[in-house]
Amino acid sequence: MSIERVAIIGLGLLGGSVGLAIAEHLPDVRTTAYDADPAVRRRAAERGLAGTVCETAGEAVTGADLVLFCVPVGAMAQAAAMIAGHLSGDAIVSDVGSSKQSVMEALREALPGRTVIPAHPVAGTEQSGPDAGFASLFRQRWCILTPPSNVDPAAIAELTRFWEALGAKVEIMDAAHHDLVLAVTSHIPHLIAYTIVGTASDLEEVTRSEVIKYSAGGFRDFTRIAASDPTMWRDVFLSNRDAVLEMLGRFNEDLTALQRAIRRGDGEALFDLFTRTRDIRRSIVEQGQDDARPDFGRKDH
Ligand SMILES: NC(=O)C1=CN([C@@H]2O[C@H](COP(=O)(O)OP(=O)(O)OC[C@H]3O[C@@H](n4cnc5c(N)ncnc54)[C@H](O)[C@@H]3O)[C@@H](O)[C@H]2O)C=CC1
Ligand SMILES: O=C(O)C(=O)Cc1ccc(O)cc1
Repeated sequence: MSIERVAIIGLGLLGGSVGLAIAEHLPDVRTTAYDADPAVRRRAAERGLAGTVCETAGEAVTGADLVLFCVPVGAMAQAAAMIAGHLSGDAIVSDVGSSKQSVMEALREALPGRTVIPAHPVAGTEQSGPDAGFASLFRQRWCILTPPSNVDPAAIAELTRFWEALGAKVEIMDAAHHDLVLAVTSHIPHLIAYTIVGTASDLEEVTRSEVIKYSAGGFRDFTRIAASDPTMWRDVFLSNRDAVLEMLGRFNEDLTALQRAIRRGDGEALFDLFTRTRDIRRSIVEQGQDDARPDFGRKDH
């Protein structure tokens, strides 16, 4: 089977970017789409995020070879239930959610016996909604597939080719492992950003206005991340609870060790850590994964 029709459920940053990327890279593939919000459907049609924006989810998935859920992870189960009676027998069901174990369970429960291959394109911005998407979002970015062990390898190969056509690099991973890795590389960094910006906003008024006035690079970077969508991130933390709590435990221990080093005037401990962390940054830049590269095609750069 080859993918000739893709149904996109959810037309925000991710769904819109998938639609635009398909139009650019796979012009022969037809796209149909649905969003629960009528205002989003209207705007998506105006921007041409999909070939046809449908009035129901059932209509959007009828005849589709691939159905991609691009909704907050807490809405996956409900979105999947809406299409259960309309899906073609051999359609591949996938998603773009930021956590994978709970999404895999939700999709498999709502769509028993279907080919479900959860996926996570590790590509995004702090923006959301139908105006946020852009065709180059996935270029040179990882897309992690977390197929259950009984899935037909031909379907995995098909989905791999689809994401590669949109410019992504594909990696296959166990869903539980994905959730642990992403807890430390994405979910906890967002939690830290929400915390530090929240701490600043709790300061008394004079200090808070100084924080805004003198915000240097570090704090400004945190405010960008802390502007990310509240619904999406609430769902990520609730759905990836165990992995986030595990990594947060380690983080708290390391933070306490740093606090102790500062209190004791242990400059060597601080210097050693800061040297190790600089090496990590250097290897990320060497591997070409630095977001700030000018050719990355991000709208906010
Ligand atoms: N924002 C980011 O940077 C990234 C997000 N993701 C994942 O992608 C998914 C979508 O995120 P965004 O596109 O950023 O969110 P978004 O907020 O821009 O778009 C989500 C859309 O889903 C719609 N929706 C909600 N419930 C629905 C339902 N039951 N049926 C149909 N439509 C429904 C909303 O109306 C909204 O338009 C999330 O699961 C998120 O974890 C993955 C990678 C990056
Ligand atoms: O904007 C940023 O810095 C991000 O980290 C974007 C992002 C958000 C969620 C994901 O699951 C993947 C990427």
